[in-house]
Amino acid sequence: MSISKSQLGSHRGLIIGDQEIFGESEFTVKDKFSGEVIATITKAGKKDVENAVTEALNTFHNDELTPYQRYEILKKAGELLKERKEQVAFTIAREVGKTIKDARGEVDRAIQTLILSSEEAKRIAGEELPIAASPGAENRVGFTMRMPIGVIGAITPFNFPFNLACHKIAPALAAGNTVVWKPATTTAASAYHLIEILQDAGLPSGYVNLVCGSGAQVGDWLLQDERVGKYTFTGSAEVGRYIKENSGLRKVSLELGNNSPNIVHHDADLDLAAKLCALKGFNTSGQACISVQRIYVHKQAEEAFLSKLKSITENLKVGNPLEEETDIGPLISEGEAERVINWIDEAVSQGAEIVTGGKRDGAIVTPTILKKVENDMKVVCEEVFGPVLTVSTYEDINEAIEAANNTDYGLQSGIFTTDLNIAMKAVKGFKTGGVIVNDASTFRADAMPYGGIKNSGIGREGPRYAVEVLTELKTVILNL
Ligand SMILES: NC(=O)c1ccc[n+]([C@@H]2O[C@H](COP(=O)([O-])OP(=O)(O)OC[C@H]3O[C@@H](n4cnc5c(N)ncnc54)[C@H](O)[C@@H]3O)[C@@H](O)[C@H]2O)c1
Ligand SMILES: O=C[C@H](O)CS(=O)(=O)O
Repeated sequence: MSISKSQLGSHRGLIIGDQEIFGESEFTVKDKFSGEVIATITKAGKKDVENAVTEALNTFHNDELTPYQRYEILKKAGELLKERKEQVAFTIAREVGKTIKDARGEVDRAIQTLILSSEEAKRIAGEELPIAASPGAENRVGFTMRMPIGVIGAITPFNFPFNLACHKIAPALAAGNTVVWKPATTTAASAYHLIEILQDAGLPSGYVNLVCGSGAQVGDWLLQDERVGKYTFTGSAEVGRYIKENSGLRKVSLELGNNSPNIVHHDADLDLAAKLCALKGFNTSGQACISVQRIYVHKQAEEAFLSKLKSITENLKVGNPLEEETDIGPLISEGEAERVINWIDEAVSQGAEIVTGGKRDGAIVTPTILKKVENDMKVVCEEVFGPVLTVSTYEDINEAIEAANNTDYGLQSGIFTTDLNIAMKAVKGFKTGGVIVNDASTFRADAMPYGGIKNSGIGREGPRYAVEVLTELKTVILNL
């Protein structure tokens, strides 16, 4: 690769092979707090997407990287990211509108994702098959091999633009694939940091190709190209469904939305529960797919829990994401903030009560707690993707688990309790891909298997698990 170093604020092109391709049609990425343009990026045309896939396919066919080289490159990328942490966090904070503290946290996690993926490059292996006792299997030895798929189409969302891209690209490379990546347009600036880090870490050109532009066009062109062997998508359930329906017999991994339930039992450490529900529910202004959204608190603990939750929430500092003390910044757009406020207002008109928050200033929504909510209110049954917590009460734990499961989503859930039996009842009862005990549903360590059931998706991420779904199992039988 011989791509010039990015100076955000300047024009950037598409990254196809060793070229940075500029075109006439462009879009801008803005600072979500100040509105300042931080990057102007070329929009890919259909031909560009085709060329990117061709480049990725040719690179795959001529792949010259050994697993050990992939390990070295990804490890080096993790080290370079550590050195460039502040610069990358600054771009993420501005393009998403998340606080600089949260952006640094995202970079720390991305370092882990790159390093974990580098380790996986050394471990890709099949297994010996126990076929000896099968009729006709005399003198045969069977084993499996894990083969790369080819070109992976990676489509990523706006909210964790850097780490979620690392979760797709790094395991795909570790497994020997090549990638065509389409990031979300609103947060496409940080993509250039990742491209440059991979380049500086020694990744040859053609392994990761970047095509930018709208999902409806660029994403769809990528979807239509049958040379792409697999799509790995993170985003909304609506687009996930579209991708599944339009990818034919090709494979897909889908990481989709959630309206995460969290149960607070009467025996829980209420200080811990209130703190984690507030901090993790409002992190990135609630724009995380595992953000605490629906809280079910035992009737006996309602008053104490709500008062702690309210007090922590009202102490959060809302404002400029680049200031160190800020806890909550704007949503991704004013339109999204309006939608969130409309949902709050609608819930109130249906009988909900605002405990705190419920105000909007431009793209900022004040952290909001609602009580007296019903399951058919949008703030409960849909994914809010904003800084809104709903609090309902229960008297019987079975009732709480049933209410928590009364949703089309199933990504992660949380329970706070000091009773091991209650915890295990919830672990078994929650219909979600992951259950977090004595932490909020928002907990994610990048090494763990992560993904949902029901409308929350198909497949698991976390480098070790992503490598499994980014490879094909080949069965080999030797007749000796
Ligand atoms: N489960 C997870 O790991 C996870 C992580 C982050 C976000 N999310 C979910 O993502 C959503 C928010 O992110 P978003 O608004 O960026 O999601 P989105 O679905 O609107 O967009 C995600 C990506 O898909 C692209 N896209 C849109 N239409 C497309 C099409 N027709 N064909 C191909 N690509 C298309 C977009 O341009 C973007 O790059 C929320 O629902 C959130 O829960 C899930
Ligand atoms: O938005 C959903 C993300 O998966 C949350 S996280 O970045 O993985 O914690």
